[in-house]
Amino acid sequence: MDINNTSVIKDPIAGSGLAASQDIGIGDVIIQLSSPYLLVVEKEALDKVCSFCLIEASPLKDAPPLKRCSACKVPRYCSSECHKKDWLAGHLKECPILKSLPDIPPTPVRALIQLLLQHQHGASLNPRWAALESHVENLKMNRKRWDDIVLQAQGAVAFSKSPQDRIELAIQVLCRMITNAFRATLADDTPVGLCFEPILALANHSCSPNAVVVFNGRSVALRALESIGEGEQVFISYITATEDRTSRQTNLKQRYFFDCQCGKCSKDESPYSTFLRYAPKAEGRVDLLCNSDSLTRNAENLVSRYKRTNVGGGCPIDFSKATSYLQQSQTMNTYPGAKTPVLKKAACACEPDRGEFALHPVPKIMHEIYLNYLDGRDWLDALVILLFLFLECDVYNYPQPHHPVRIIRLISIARLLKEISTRSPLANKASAGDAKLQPKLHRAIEDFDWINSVHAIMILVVEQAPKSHGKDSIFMRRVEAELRSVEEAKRLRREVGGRLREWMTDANSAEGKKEAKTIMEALRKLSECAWELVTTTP
Ligand SMILES: C[S@@+](CC[C@H](N)C(=O)[O-])C[C@H]1O[C@@H](n2cnc3c(N)ncnc32)[C@H](O)[C@@H]1O
Repeated sequence: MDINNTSVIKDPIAGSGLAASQDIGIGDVIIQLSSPYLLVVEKEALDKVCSFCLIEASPLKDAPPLKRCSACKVPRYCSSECHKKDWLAGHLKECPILKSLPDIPPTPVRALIQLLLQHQHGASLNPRWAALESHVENLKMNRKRWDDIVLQAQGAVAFSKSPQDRIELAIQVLCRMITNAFRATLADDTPVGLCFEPILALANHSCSPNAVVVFNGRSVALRALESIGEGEQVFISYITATEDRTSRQTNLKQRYFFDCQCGKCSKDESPYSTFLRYAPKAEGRVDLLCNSDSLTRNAENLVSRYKRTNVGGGCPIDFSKATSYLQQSQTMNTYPGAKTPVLKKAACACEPDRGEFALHPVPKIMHEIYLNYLDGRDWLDALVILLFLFLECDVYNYPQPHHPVRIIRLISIARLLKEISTRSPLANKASAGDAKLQPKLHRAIEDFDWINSVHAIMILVVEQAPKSHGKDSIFMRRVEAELRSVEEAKRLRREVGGRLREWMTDANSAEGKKEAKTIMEALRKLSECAWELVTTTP
């Protein structure tokens, strides 16, 4: 069922915007649309998701594959029902065009073709999105970009066999898409397509947003990250939260043509100050892993040091060396593992002794190192870095415990723990067995309880996911199934499993809480090995 708890307002700086039309609680749906106005699956994702419902194809060998449209061979569907719905929603007109083309057009052109084929307003804009910001004049100022826009519009008009006088209209539509469309994603944030939805497009940006857009298959929702009072403006973030002010401002200016004046930008707030402004409170079981009191104490210490050393303004740490190593790694055209030494140099240049790990570019460097370990199937090292990213970076950059980014990170932690539980933890590790090289890590994994850790983390995900993804979402069904499978795998370890199950039913059960606390403590110890890992191995 579609929901809209907003009304359109005029913001003195940002133009139109959305405000809550009633009080909205943390994690509640602000807007929910079962089928956005336009959804186009991008070329790279056509094999991965159904082109209508956007549900991922099962990776299992005996699962039925997605079936291509037999005429144009472009979209793939999970069922004949989805094929039929997509046909009626517009593929009927698009199919013969795609069939006649030698290749699949770029996603924005394909989206534009679909809009032109549906267009029933002659040479004028569709009134549903005519008032949206288009930035035509700003876009015109960049000659190369403008030439590209005109070329794409001409292509879409020709392919859709629209009358030649529709080129101006096509340009206007494309400019609106550039400013207002966003990427459609799977529940784990993997991008799969382009979404253009005039209602959601009205949400303005803040670098410390109070709402977030989350997909559930084809359905899309705007969910509250914080409680939002009636009349208060709803903000989402258009960019990555972990970037520093300079890169945030540059990206927003280049793509959206505005200077961000949000609280975080105007005061050049560090993530630690933003975190304190959010005033974190103990929220459920997840507080055993990332305790709000100790996070607050750490943030207060770092902020006061930041104030003392930040005499001339700007960031007190010189990240220029780290940034140049990071850039060097990005230009290396080699297999990913070969980048690890350069990325480690970048990490070492980040003044790790200061402990300000949430500051850009530390999260980016550590994320790249994590991806390289994953690529090398080095599960243990990948897990250590992932825990570090969660406990030292995410908790400050995404201060809400139910933020979708944090929930996705938690589920990745659980999956890695599960992977390791099926083998010896040191299998595939380059420095396996070398206790001298990484004594801390070797101590941390000595009595580590892998499978019960998976269970404990899954309990946290199940607790928070109704607020991040919705209690009836596909994501929620999947994590509940994963939790059941872990519980079954644990039959041999009844005692601990039983106590964790108690903790799941009653967050205050003394025995259960004690068990969970031991597990969370061990996970934190693993995370503390990240720096040893980065600095001691080549
Ligand atoms: C997706 S639209 C949002 C709706 C838009 N305000 C409108 O009137 O159509 C994005 C555009 O809104 C404006 N905008 C969004 N957030 C802003 C902010 N925090 N400050 C200034 N302008 C903003 C910019 O012009 C940006 O390109």
